[in-house]
Amino acid sequence: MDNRDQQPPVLQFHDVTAYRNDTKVMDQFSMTINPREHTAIVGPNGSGKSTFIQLLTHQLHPLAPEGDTPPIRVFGKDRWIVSELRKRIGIISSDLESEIRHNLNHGRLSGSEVVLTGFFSSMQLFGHHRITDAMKHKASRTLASIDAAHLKDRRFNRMSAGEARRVLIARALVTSPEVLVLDEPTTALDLVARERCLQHIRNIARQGTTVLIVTHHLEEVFPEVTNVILLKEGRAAFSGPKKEVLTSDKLSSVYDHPLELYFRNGTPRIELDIS
Ligand SMILES: Nc1ncnc2c1ncn2[C@@H]1O[C@H](COP(=O)(O)OP(=O)(O)OP(=O)(O)O)[C@@H](O)[C@H]1O
Repeated sequence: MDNRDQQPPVLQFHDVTAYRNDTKVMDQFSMTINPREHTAIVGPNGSGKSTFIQLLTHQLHPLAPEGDTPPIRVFGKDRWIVSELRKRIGIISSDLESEIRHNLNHGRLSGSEVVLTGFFSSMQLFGHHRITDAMKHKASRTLASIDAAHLKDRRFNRMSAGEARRVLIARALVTSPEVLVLDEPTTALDLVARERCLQHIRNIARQGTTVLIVTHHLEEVFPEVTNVILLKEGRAAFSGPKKEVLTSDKLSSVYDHPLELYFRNGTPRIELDIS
């Protein structure tokens, strides 16, 4: 029997409502992601994708629930020590990238040192961090596993966007997280780097890490994605199996524009007429 049946969902949002200043930015949003249910959250500009990531990273907090059900549960629990949670969920986002770049400008960390910061959920390596040989080996192995061994000694703040993204993927993977959350992972990457990055993500998904991708680029909805949530105005307009949710009609309704959806090699593509 698949022991996934006994595992709690990796992520549950129950009627999550959140405000930024006086604006309601998430409106009774509910979803459940089970282990190895690779999921894409897709939506137009302003639909609430960044809000979702900020709720996950505790940069934003949901309103207190009306009933007893906690609004957000991760691995079945609603209370977590954030540093512990960060080891079980790897998150890669542009916000994180700029935060690390900013912090590292003074630290001059190399690619492998950036990966090592993943063990401590920190933006820097500090004197009190005890770096073991096992950690160093794991950092090297993780970089090699995503074809980034050559970035080991390169300074992070001298890397291109694609190289930096790969190092951050290794940083997120170094603790062997059960879940990898990717916020528009291929933004700023060139054509080849984008395909390579998606190939790495597909391999990670195939190896058993649950991948959650938040994006408005449909080409990032890689073939292994099983479930899709279409966001509109802070609500889940449609959610369920990819084949049922990713249709021309549903996308047209969410984007308020007629769209033709088709699949090529398992990847969704759209045609739209702007006239
Ligand atoms: N600081 C803020 N105060 C009030 N409203 C905000 C603030 N930041 C964002 N919003 C609003 O919250 C809603 C959701 O924004 P969010 O950034 O989550 O969307 P998004 O799907 O990530 O958009 P994009 O694709 O453009 O990045 C939008 O209507 C936006 O105008």
